[in-house]
Parts: sequence; C-alpha cells; structure tokens
Amino acid sequence: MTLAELLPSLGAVEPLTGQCWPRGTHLGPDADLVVDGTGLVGLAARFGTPCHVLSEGHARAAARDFRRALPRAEVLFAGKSAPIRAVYSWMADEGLSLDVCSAGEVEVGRAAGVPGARMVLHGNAKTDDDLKAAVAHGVRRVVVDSASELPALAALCPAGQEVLIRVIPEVDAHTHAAITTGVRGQKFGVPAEDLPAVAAAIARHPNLTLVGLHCHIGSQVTRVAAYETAVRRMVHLLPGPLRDLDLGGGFAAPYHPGEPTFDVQGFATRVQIALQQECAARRLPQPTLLVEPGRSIVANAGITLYRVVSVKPGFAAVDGGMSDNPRPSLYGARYAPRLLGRTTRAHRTPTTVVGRHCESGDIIAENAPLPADLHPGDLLAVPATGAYHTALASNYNMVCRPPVISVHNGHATPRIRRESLSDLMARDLG
Ligand SMILES: Cc1ncc(COP(=O)(O)O)c(C=O)c1O
Ligand SMILES: N[C@@H](CCCC[NH3+])C(=O)O
Repeated sequence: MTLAELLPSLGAVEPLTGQCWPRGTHLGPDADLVVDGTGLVGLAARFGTPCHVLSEGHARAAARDFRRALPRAEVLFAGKSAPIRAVYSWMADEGLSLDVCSAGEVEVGRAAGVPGARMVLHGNAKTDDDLKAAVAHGVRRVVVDSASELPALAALCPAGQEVLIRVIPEVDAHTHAAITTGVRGQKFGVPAEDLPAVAAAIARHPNLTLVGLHCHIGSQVTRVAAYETAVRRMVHLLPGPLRDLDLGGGFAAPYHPGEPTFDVQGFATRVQIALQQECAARRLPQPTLLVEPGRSIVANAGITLYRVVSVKPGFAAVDGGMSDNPRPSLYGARYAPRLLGRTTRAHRTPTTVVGRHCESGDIIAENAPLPADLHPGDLLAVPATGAYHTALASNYNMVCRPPVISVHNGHATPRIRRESLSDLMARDLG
C-alpha cells in the first residue's frame, strides 16, 4: 500500500499530486486547498456553488512562459478559451495579443482595453456583424478561411486591411476528432493546392494585403513533433516572403494527476530550428512566428466547486453538470474531483460524479476514487476547468450559469456574477 493510499485510513488529508491544480496550490487547515492565497472552502461559503475559481497568478505565469520561450514571436491569447474581460486584460498586461472569432469576442477585447492592432480575427463563417465589429475596432489582421468570404471582406474592410490565409497543413495532431483541424475532411482552411488561387483572389482586391499564412492543427495536442511537421509544411507552402507565420494554438493541458504539462520550451526550440532550416533551404527571410495558446494558459488556472446534492451506490450527484461543463459529453473528457473541507477514515471507492441534468451522459468524473462516506452537503473541487467551461456553458434545464471568481495573492474578485432567474426570463418575451 502506498503512503497516499494509507493516509485516508488514518484520517489524514490526501496529498496533492500532479500538475492539474493552479501553481502554488497547497493544503490548508481542515482539508482545505489554498489557491493563489485563498482557501476554497471559504470561497464556496461566500459565493455559493457551483462556482468557477480562476487563479490570476497561474494564468499570468503560464502566459509569461510562452513569452519567455518565444521572445521574438507574437503570442496571442485564444480568446475563445476564456471570454472573460479580466482574463483578456491580464493577458494584455503580460504582453499577449488576442485571437478573436466573433463580434462578441471583439467586444470583450475592446472592453478589456485590447487595441485592434493587437487582435487577429478568425472564423470559417464570419458574419457581416463580426466583420463590422472588427473593422469598427480596427482589428489589424483577418484570417481568410475561404475565397468565398473575400467579396464581403473587401466590401467592409478599410484600405490596407491585412489578411492571412488559413491553410490545411495535413498534419494529424492525434487528438479527439471533434477538435482535429489540420487534416482534410474537416471544415477549416484552404487545401494547399488552392492556396495560389486564394492568394491571387486577394491580390485582386486593392484594399486587402496578404501578410501571412495560418494553420491550426487541433486542440489538446500533446506531441511537439506535430508542430514541427506543421512549421516545415507551412514554410514549404509560403508563396514568397511574407511577414507572418501563424501556427495556431492547441497545446495540451493536464486534466488528471500523472498527465504532463505541455513542453513550451521544447516546442519553442524545435519549431524555431525547423523554421530557420526550412527558410534557409528555400532562401526566404524568416517570417515572424505567431502562436495562439488558450487552454495551456487557462485550463489549469481554473477549479470548479460543487456541492454534493444526492448519493446512491456508485454515484454522487452535484449541483452543476453539463450546463457548466459540457466537455465530458462533447469529447469524452473526464475530470479528477477531490473532497474538500473534511477528513475521513472511510475507504476510497470508485464513484461516478454526475450532474443534475436530464441526460445520462451528464458525467463529470467516472469511477473517481472518493471516500465511501460521501454525503449531501460535501464540497468537491474539480481542477483543470479554466478553459472552455464558461465559454461552452448553457442554460440547459433552465439552470443558472455559475459565477467566475478570480483569486490572486489572497484576494478574491467576482469577475462574472451568478446568473439569476430574472436573467433567464429576460429574453423570454411571452
Ligand atoms: C484558430 C485557433 N487558434 C487557437 C485556438 C486555441 O486552441 P487551444 O485553446 O487548444 O490552445 C483554437 C482552438 O482550437 C483555434 O481554433
Ligand atoms: N471546445 C474544445 C476546444 C475547442 C478548440 C477551439 N478551436 C474543448 O473544450 O476541448
């Protein structure tokens, strides 16, 4: 029996293992966890559950890791991963630009004080409203996903609008099919053979200027080698000297103890060497590298707090679920919850933590080793919920979405308030 397995039977607190929790998280008194200086048990009492907690310190440090590893590159925060004004402004503070893909994300960026000159607009179906919002805010670069969007873009954009072309690099990132984007047969980007025609079509619009190429191979990508292949292919596809080469994001985050964090430094080294070699071989000047990390910056900054509402053999049901975290039902993702706020001598038993929604796929964690005496009122903390949780949340079953509370150096600040029944009814016109 390992020490970790033995401790619960002694009534001791389980040690924290793995890299899923925000940096610096440590055990507090009475089986609490202290995140960025703040105890989670007190936060749950103060703000209620379910509740998303975000460590500002972790998010900022992870952003700095990218800046340090790639000092000559432009690092853009993938705004879709955490469309929260405070998060966008932390990222801007840390010197990151912003990748947006809707009028809504432009608006959050504008409210956070991010200038259009630091934004890139993406999307495979940009509406006129998206383009107008981007133009109104002076978004400097737009990534073209197909030639068919050029007339609308040229009609709405000002003279000198910079564009990049999103190309399919034909690199399989070996991630979930729903978030694989670098291969043929998915909806994003232009096949390599169509690139010359799209570049020629851009050249026919006098107010559009082609400044670079873009690719994005997928999300929750663990293999650095996939990016190295992508950069080599992309340099091969450059139609001539271009200013920008945007490799997208997708860098993996750990969701379970034992999963590694993405090797940002290793990525930077290998990709920069590949870029230099391929450009030298083609006698091209090296473009500026752009990267668009989202998940790898914010996923492990986040924790969701839930109360257990009911238990039955093998199951514990909590006061949230797929409305605040649809990732298990979308991608088969599974999380690693931890009991907070009390010690117990009960043995650990495989417990499936489920949500409150009317679907049997509403599962947060399958067979998680949790104390056998789990009961209503217990507090569970689920790590690695900082990316694509608030972004993907819904009001399924007319459930109010949870608040987002940031913590930093012992201070807790509400960033998104809890939704109310009147918020829910406000759009129902009877
Ligand atoms: C174009 C683009 N850039 C960046 C990202 C960010 O991905 P991630 O949050 O996995 O880093 C995405 C999402 O996959 C994307 O579609
Ligand atoms: N929503 C996905 C990531 C999508 C990446 C955006 N292109 C997830 O939660 O894993």
